[in-house]
Amino acid sequence: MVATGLRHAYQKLIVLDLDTFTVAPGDRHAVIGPNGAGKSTLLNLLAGTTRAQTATITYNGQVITRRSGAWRARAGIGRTFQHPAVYPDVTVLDCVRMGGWHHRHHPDRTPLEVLDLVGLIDHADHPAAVLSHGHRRMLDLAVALAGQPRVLLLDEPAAGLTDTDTARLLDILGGLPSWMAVVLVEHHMDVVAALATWITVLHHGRRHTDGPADTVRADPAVAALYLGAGGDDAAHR
Ligand SMILES: Nc1ncnc2c1ncn2[C@@H]1O[C@H](COP(=O)(O)OP(=O)(O)OP(=O)(O)O)[C@@H](O)[C@H]1O
Repeated sequence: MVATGLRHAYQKLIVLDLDTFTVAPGDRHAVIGPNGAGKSTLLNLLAGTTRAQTATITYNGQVITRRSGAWRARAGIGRTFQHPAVYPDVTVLDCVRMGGWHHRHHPDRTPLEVLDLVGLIDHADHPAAVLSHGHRRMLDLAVALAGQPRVLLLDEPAAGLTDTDTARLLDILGGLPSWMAVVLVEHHMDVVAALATWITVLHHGRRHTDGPADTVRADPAVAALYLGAGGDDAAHR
């Protein structure tokens, strides 16, 4: 997946300005940065949730810039949301079935197996609305995994999780197939450290730094960026 000309503005406020962002099989690419840096905007443009203003996005050699999020999900670009929404009356199991409906004849995992993986098997028949915040997040991940994505875009998957759920999340993400590409937007640096091999740091919508994860995490300029940002953001580190 190659995105070029990723410039995005709300009114006159430019919130993202990247020349290019590429996603290749096997990537474990974290995108970090202070609040408002443009991380979710980037993910939303790649996922098709936000319509591109200037970007050109290709996937498997095909231009998909005008393709909807649903089309991209069917094509193998899965995502989770910073604020997962659920259909309140739909059961947890049916949510996962919907996530994988286009693979229903040859799924890698059945919906029940996906629910077992994310620790929600005991909630299969419950309406999604009764799930706790952390369990909604795990359901969101289950829905994305049920679609058997080749590119998985994760928007703060560890936000608000208990330590137990975070450990489970790390197990799940660590066990994803090596050919799958993962782009991870995350504030929890322990999760980034456990998963990412490459980090891009965004600041005011621009690329502040990028490089191998160990190098970027040790970069004093990156630490200073967060200290400068202060607030809740810095508290996660
Ligand atoms: N729908 C919108 N309308 C107007 N401004 C928006 C909208 N969505 C995002 N923004 C603004 O765009 C900027 C980038 O937001 P974005 O959510 O991409 O940042 P982020 O890096 O994901 O932040 P956070 O870590 O807080 O989630 C912010 O200043 C935000 O207020």
